[in-house]
Amino acid sequence: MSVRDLRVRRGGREVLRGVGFDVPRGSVVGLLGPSGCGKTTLMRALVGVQIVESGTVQVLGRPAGSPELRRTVGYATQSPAVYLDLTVQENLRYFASVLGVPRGAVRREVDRVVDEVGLGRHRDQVAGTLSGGQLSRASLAVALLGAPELVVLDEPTVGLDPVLRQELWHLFNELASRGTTLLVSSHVMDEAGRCERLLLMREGEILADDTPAALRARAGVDDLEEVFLRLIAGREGVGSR
Ligand SMILES: Nc1ncnc2c1ncn2[C@@H]1O[C@H](COP(=O)(O)OP(=O)(O)OP(=O)(O)O)[C@@H](O)[C@H]1O
Repeated sequence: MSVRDLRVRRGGREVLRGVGFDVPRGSVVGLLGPSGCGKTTLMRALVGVQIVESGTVQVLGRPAGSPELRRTVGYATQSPAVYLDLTVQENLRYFASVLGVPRGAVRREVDRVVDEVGLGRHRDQVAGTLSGGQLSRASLAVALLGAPELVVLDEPTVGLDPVLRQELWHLFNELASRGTTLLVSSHVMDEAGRCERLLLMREGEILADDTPAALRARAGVDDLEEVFLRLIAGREGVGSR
């Protein structure tokens, strides 16, 4: 994935101001930054649902939003995107058919993603009766249908307890080890340390793009929360790229 000089305006304001970075295949990249800095807008541009003013966004070698990418890019938004009056399983069957998963493979595919997100016991439960964390895992399961090559996840662990968060990060790393690329936004700093690379945004710009270890070294502190506070405050003299 490569992004060059990406500019996006929303509501008359420039919310992405010349963003550029590369994400290698088969890695987990964390996207971090204060509320309103443009993380969701950037993710929308990557999956091709955001009108951009200028710049280029290449995903798996094609322009973002290309029809060929429909089945190879999975996206889970912050708000759950499942039908509340259908069960978990019915939702997944429906989205599998929309994605063009062959009929004979739907059951296997649904079983796989239900297991991956740990919703086995809730597969026959109507989505509207799931807890918040279960609902967001149901959305995550939809994003994983069809084994996409790129998975873009907007705060997938919000509302989850530490055990579930750990399990999901384990899953993300396992998917990456099988060659999937994951871009995951988060507010939780202990999650940032689990990523291979981190993109730190502030006010529509990329402030830092590096490994957690390099960022710790640059800021001169171990605690990632403190690293980010220092970088965001500009006390380390780190300019945008
Ligand atoms: N439709 C819109 N019209 C006007 N401004 C918008 C619109 N959508 C988003 N914005 C503004 O664009 C900026 C970036 O929003 P975005 O949702 O990308 O931020 P974010 O980093 O994902 O925030 P959070 O972490 O709070 O979800 C914000 O200042 C937001 O208010």
